[in-house]
Amino acid sequence: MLLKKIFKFDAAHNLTKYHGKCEKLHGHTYKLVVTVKGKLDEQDMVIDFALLKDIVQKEVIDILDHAYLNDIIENPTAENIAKWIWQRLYDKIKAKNCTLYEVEVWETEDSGAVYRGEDDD
Ligand SMILES: Nc1nc2c(c(=O)[nH]1)N=C([C@H](O)[C@H](O)COP(=O)(O)OP(=O)(O)OP(=O)(O)O)CN2
Ligand SMILES: [Zn+2]
Repeated sequence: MLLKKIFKFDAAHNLTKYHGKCEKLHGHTYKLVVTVKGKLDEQDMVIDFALLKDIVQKEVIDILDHAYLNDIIENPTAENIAKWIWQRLYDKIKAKNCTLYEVEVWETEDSGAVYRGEDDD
């Protein structure tokens, strides 16, 4: 069973390996979709949405919301942000008896990155 929860955060960034408008400072309202995989527990839940919210809020949103992302993540493309979020969440979610399956980071309505913890991509 897969479980999804959606979050939003506002942040500024500039792309340091990019030639074009995105090398300039600008901001996005990012949409973050966290997907968790697991078996149903005695409450017929993979994980309580409230608990998942608390973890993501503390580990990700409290750090990235209204931040300058370049201070936190090197060259913060949607891809690198998704990887960073994966690394922050993986062990915390594992400790709750389920597995982080996928992290989606959407910069705009139609441009996003998905990370599933592959070795090096
Ligand atoms: N693969 C990636 N490509 C780009 C990223 C990224 O993170 N990964 N990021 C950017 C910029 O951050 C830019 O702000 C987003 O650009 P874009 O999707 O073009 O956003 P617009 O709202 O300007 O889209 P339009 O389609 O031009 O309206 C660039 N590329
Ligand atoms: Zn951008």
